Amino acid sequence: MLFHVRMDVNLPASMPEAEAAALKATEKAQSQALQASGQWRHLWRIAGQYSNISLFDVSSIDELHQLLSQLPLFPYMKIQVIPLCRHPSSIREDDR
Ligand SMILES: O=C(O)CC1=CCC(=O)O1
Repeated sequence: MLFHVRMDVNLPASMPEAEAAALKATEKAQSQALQASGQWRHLWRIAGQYSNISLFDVSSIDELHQLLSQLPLFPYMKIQVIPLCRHPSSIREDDR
């Protein structure tokens, strides 16, 4: 199942820089492991914003929730999820 996910990150201004840097480093490692596994298929920065657009390929909405809620930045993100299904005119075999 494919899901389009938008994540808007909002770290509190009061968070010490070292704590923020550690959270970002752990988030990066976790996201790269999920990208390598194929569950996090694409990751793009939204230009000019501390936000990303991602494409997840998971077997259920529960798996997606589990995965997103375990991200280190989860407590500091607003997350929007759009479920995707195959478009009948798509020529891409992996669009499902
Ligand atoms: O920087 C972001 O958009 C949040 C994030 C998701 C994966 C990652 O490494 O950072």
